[in-house]
Amino acid sequence: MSRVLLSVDNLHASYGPIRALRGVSFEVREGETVSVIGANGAGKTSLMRAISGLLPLSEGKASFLGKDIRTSAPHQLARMGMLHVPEGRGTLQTMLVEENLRLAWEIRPTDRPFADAVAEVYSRFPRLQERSTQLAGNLSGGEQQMLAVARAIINRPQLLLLDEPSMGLSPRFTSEVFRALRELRDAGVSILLVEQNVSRALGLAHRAMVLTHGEFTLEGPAADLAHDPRVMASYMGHADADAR
Ligand SMILES: Nc1ncnc2c1ncn2[C@@H]1O[C@H](COP(=O)(O)OP(=O)(O)OP(=O)(O)O)[C@@H](O)[C@H]1O
Repeated sequence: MSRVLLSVDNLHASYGPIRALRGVSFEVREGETVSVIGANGAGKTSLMRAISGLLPLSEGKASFLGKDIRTSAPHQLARMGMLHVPEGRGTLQTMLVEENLRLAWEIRPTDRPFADAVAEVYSRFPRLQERSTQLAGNLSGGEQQMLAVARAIINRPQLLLLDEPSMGLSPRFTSEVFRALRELRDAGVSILLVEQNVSRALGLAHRAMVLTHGEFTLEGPAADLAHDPRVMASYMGHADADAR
């Protein structure tokens, strides 16, 4: 079996009285793509934020390559190879596309020159090369999502955390972003994806979990869940009755 990159054990997190995560446990191994699906408010973004150290844990533990995330700043985790593409994309709107890529490259010092790293990124996203001297803020929604993913992959991360990459995108742009994610998956990059678009998320992943009110109510191979009627039921609020 391949080695464990991310280990999450009994994670709890709250916003004051609101319990967003209630005892979530799972692992992501090298080379795996794992999707977390769930309705609005299920806790998907909170899970990503907790794993990348942006939301304090009230209980439980998460570690990346054996290092406890509670004792690591988000930029340290990024340097170790865990990159988070947040919901809403997080690109620097008033900087050029290529400046966005250069700043991302500078986060994780490696021997690879920027010219080589950016050429690899442009080969995956030719559209970004065409737009390299434009302000990121002037890109379309799909292009901004591509730039956000490009910023995350420029240093060949070991684990990519992706929060709702299809959010706000037209079907055409969603397809383009998912085509790029398939290529990354096939190149062996490990991906943890949270996504409301069930068919896209299950089409990409090896394994998936359904998050309902901060707990996993269903998990298994993505190909099996794609045909499981309990997945859709969980989106309609019937998960507790149907999935256990
Ligand atoms: N900053 C916040 N302050 C208070 N409550 C919050 C905050 N962010 C999220 N919540 C609450 O925590 C719960 C989980 O929210 P979260 O955003 O993680 O869900 P989600 O599955 O990502 O939803 P969506 O798909 O709508 O983004 C919800 O009840 C939400 O209202």
